[in-house]
Amino acid sequence: MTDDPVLRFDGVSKSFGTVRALSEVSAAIPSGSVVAVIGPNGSGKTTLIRILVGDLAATSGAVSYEGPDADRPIGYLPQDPTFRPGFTAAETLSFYSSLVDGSGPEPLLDRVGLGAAADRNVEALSGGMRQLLGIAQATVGDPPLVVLDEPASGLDPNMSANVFETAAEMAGAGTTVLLSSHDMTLVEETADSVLVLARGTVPAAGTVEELRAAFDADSLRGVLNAVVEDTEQVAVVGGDR
Ligand SMILES: Nc1ncnc2c1ncn2[C@@H]1O[C@H](COP(=O)(O)OP(=O)(O)OP(=O)(O)O)[C@@H](O)[C@H]1O
Repeated sequence: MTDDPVLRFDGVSKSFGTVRALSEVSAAIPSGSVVAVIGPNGSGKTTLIRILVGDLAATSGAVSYEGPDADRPIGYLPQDPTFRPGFTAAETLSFYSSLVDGSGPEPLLDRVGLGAAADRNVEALSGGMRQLLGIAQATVGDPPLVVLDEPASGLDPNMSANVFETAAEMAGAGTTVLLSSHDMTLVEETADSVLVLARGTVPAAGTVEELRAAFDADSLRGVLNAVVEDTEQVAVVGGDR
């Protein structure tokens, strides 16, 4: 991990009609680290991620990529990855590779434990296996920043742990991994830093130790509960809903 950010959010806000999904979010993502975005359902995690990968335009504010030059600066696993039917897992990755660096699919499949399913059609993969293929797709071309929206969703406990271990290994090799998750135990074990989202704002951010100390909590779940309680308190005081 270095102090140089790979990405910055500067006052990012997003509204969908009358729903304000994000309000003035500012943050810097340090390179070579695992950064977790946590928060209750509907707090704005996917919206923030979609804006940072360029899938959605912010209503106001800016996101700037400040990492190294690369053919593919940011790799992305969407919340519901879809693949072209009729292709095998290996062909799917070869297709994405052909758009970037033309490397073979085998190391990508092995990294996520899908080597044995290389020749299986994507529509014959289980939900969890499709999720793993999506993670492999996000790492095609070795982008300096890999963004994974709920990568452990649909995976069994061993595979979830495997995905977080892979994220940590990638960060150890210099890749920045930004992921959202509801698995507080795995985030606590793996993340170098955490952004807590609540009602479209980032009321707390830091290392797990910093957050536990700041909220006098003995776990990340305790931190999240305290943050959400505080945010709801403000909402009631402000009469915002
Ligand atoms: N395309 C959209 N149109 C209208 N409202 C939207 C749209 N996308 C998101 N929202 C709203 O923005 C808010 C934030 O949603 P978002 O999906 O970013 O939350 P999240 O933290 O990722 O939730 P979850 O943990 O359930 O995946 C919610 O109120 C949601 O209903």
